[in-house]
Amino acid sequence: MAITTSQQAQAGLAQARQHINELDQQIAALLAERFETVDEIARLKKAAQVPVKNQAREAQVLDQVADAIGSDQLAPHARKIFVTIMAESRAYQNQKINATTSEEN
Ligand SMILES: C=C(O[C@@H]1C=C(C(=O)O)C=C[C@H]1O)C(=O)O
Repeated sequence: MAITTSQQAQAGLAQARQHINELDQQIAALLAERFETVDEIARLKKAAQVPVKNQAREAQVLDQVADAIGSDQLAPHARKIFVTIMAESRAYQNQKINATTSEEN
């Protein structure tokens, strides 16, 4: 195995962080798209008078994500991230629903 000098390690670190920056841009764009879709769901739930929280659906999302990550080691980390994403999704929906309700009154 080749020896990695401190200088090579520093260069590798900078390059890996650049890659992380690019991935974070993509993740942020996908999160924005997810929140846009959640906004539409909030509108439909309000019209259908359906509660924001759906435990069965959240369990399904977590199972799908754990499956999609394709690694038993990464699955629990992905699950935790999506627990937070869905908590924020509910907070966003409640904010939207309350805002539209107070606008109507
Ligand atoms: C978006 C929804 O509302 C809530 C948030 C979810 C999500 O962010 O994936 C899933 C279930 C609900 O608790 C939904 O019902 O689909």
